[in-house]
Amino acid sequence: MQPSASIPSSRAPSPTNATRYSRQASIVLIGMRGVGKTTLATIAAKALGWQLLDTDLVFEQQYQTSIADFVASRGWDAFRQIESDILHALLQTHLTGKVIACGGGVVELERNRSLLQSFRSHGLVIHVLREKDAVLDYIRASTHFPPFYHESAKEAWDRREKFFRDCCSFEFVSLTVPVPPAPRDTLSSLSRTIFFRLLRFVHGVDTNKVSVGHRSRRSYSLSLTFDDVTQAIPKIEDLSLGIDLWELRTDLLSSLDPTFLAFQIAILRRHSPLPILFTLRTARHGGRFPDLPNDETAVGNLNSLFRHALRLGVEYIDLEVTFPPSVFADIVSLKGNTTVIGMYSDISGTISWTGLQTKQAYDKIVQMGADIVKMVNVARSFEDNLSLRQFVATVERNPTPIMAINLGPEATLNHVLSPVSHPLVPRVSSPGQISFYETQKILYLTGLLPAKKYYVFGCPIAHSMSPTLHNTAFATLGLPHAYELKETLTVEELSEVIASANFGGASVTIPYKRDIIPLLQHVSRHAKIIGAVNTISPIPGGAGYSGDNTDWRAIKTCLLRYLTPANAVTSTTTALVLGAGGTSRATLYALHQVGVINILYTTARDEKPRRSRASLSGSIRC
Ligand SMILES: Nc1ncnc2c1ncn2[C@@H]1O[C@H](COP(=O)(O)OP(=O)(O)O)[C@@H](O)[C@H]1O
Ligand SMILES: O=C(O)C1=C[C@@H](OP(=O)(O)O)[C@@H](O)[C@H](O)C1
Repeated sequence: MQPSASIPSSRAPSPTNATRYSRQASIVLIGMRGVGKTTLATIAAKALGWQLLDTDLVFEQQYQTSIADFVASRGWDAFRQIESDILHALLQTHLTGKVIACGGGVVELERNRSLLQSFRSHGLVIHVLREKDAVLDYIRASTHFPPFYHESAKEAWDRREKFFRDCCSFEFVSLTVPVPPAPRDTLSSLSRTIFFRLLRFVHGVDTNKVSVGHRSRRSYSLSLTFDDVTQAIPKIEDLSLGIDLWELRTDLLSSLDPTFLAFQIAILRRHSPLPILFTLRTARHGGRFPDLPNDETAVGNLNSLFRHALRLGVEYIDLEVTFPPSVFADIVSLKGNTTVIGMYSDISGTISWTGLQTKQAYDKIVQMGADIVKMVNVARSFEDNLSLRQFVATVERNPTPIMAINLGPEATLNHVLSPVSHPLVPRVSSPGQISFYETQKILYLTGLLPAKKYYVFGCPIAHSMSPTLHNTAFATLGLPHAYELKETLTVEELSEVIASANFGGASVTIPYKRDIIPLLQHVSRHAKIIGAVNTISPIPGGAGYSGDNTDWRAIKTCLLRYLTPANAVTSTTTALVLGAGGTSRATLYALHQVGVINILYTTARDEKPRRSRASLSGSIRC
């Protein structure tokens, strides 16, 4: 799948790990009647510029009759045979470049299930789900479906769910959008965005990973210790402050039923763009999942659970090193773009960080194919933290990142995905865990987080809300920084401020969005095209200053938020931009990004709006 203006990108950088699916491979959607296969297929086909094929439509075109009439006169068996031949032909002929929506009953025949299973070795088979009650209501209200055979729609749903799961490579929950039915191709920008997020992940276009490679940057995960993540949703904004990743502690959830898990992930995704870590903590490591008896059924169930996590497209999976080697190996071999964290822990606190056993455990996890090694011990004294640092120093230059954690009141702070807690979660996920706010305070007090000064540069700026916004954010996050107004009459006066040792960064506003550029050593691609910079920050390592433009992103986000099916951007959509300065240039760029091609702008001197011409370094023609 090509990145395109219609598929918004998520926050994190693209991956380095291997992608299992070619971006050209056809996408097949399966799932119960009415879940939204045709809706999503239409949206995906349009965005990808691919042809949409629908087994129901192919049938109706070939037989020139509705399925309901055909079934009424010739019966279900005759329909199923023809449907199977259609599926066979479509899957054989269209290996690439097509979106194929299947009828809800394709999984009824064993032959079709095998066809789908062999197709998924190279193409994508996505099982679409939606809230059962909403779909059953839709099926009951609809008159165009033939009746089910000896069973209710609900019974068919329950019977088929396992078949869909056995045949798919990924599972997508298209949560019901609470609006009156909209035309298919414009159902909701929300469903679209979340569906494309899965496709971008699968194709490796954007795997939404936390950047853990830079030693200068710490990252944090928050364990959602709720028994149902819906309880977290009203507090999600507070919970996500400072956080890079959600850890879903599935052992604490009220159920491990695959459909329940699929909805838990979907609900979290609808409310937050942060990546998700799927963790199942066993009792021996302080969790609620019972320690595994060594029998085949228990091992099989554990394996199925983690395979299901892969099917849901979670960005991270935590595997305990004490899991059966067959489970570890199976998940590593199927992981695609999911990152596997291999976890070794000793909550009894008998292991020494400097002992040979710890290094051997580390080497074993790397050998088993984990992408990140997580090692957990208990700090009995402050010296244990120094031993942890010593151990980390011996392995931190290795390509596999390490999360080394000491639990307990003497615990220290880790660089990679530090697990933190929050006053609003029901319980800490491990003893001695502190909040993100507290970690920042400790880092400051121990000299690891120097206080910086931030500014807004411009003139006149007395009215600016930026200091209030930023200082509130610093105070809420426990950061020691300060943000001030810096009103100057010339841009040259800013050089001195930028050069001071505690300069953390600045916002730039009128009249310096263009004039600041000569003071910078690097300017982002977007800012170059726009020809204006509104944010500057020091380049790590003292290599000068970098400029970016965030105005266009904010404007684009606002535009997308308020686009509805009724006012979608079309070739006749016209925008009027008031002004022609730095921010107006960012506005032109944002409008271009959302597909508006007719743009008028005015300047203070204009009597009537002018039509915008090729500008912005020649990249936009209006
Ligand atoms: N996420 C959703 N929220 C609300 N309504 C939806 C959603 N997805 C689909 N629908 C509606 O449900 C109905 C069935 O959708 P459709 O795509 O035809 O399902 P399928 O192809 O799986 O039978 C349509 O009226 C569609 O607009
Ligand atoms: O569930 C089923 O058995 C059927 C689902 C329908 O397709 P959709 O799922 O695309 O509505 C259609 O193939 C036919 O009415 C049979």
